Amino acid sequence: MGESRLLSRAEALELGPGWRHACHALLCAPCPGRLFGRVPLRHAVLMQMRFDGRLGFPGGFVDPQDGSLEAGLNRELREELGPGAAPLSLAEGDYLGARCEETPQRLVAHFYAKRLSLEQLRALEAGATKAKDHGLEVLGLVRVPLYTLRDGAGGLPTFLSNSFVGCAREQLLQALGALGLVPEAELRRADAASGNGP
Ligand SMILES: O=c1[nH]cnc2c1ncn2[C@H]1C[C@H](O)[C@@H](COP(=O)(O)OP(=O)(O)O)O1
Repeated sequence: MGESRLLSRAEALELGPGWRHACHALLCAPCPGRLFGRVPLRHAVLMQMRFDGRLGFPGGFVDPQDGSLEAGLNRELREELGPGAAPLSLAEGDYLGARCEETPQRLVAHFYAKRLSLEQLRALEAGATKAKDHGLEVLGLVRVPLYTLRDGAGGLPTFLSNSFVGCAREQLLQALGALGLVPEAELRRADAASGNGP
């Protein structure tokens, strides 16, 4: 993705009719386990492998008949994660920010985050194969490794070297920092070590 501009929800909604709005969400839960009995997992953070081979967050375009950004997001979450997403009901309070890019597509990407219990997150993972879009637009959920292994590359840096859709990589880094899921200094090191920065 090229240069994107950060906006508040209100600013994004004032952009006018030429813009399409899409909403995506990071869902996470505290995860007390240790990889190999040694490396703290910290949190379970969900992303998905998409039909186009890129990584992104669950969500999608808001339709005019949705009525609100959040109604569109919750509809998309049910389509992509299955009926288990219905009780999540993301709201304006879960809003993290918007990014827009002055490309011919004129997309505003709204981003949300919600903390779940590990039980809720595991139930979502288990039910996701029953979703309408499973095996079609969504090939599977993945957890983001939040640690960096001793070699300085394995874990988050290597994950960040994948191909991400739109501004999903920037959204991931923003949320991991804002929610305090990974210390900022470690995030910056992982970003630089990935060799896939802006
Ligand atoms: O995770 C994402 N973060 C930012 N932008 C994203 C993300 N996933 C897709 N996109 C972009 C790509 C498209 O321009 C729109 C909508 O895509 P998608 O989610 O595939 O929409 P539908 O499910 O087809 O409604 O956002």
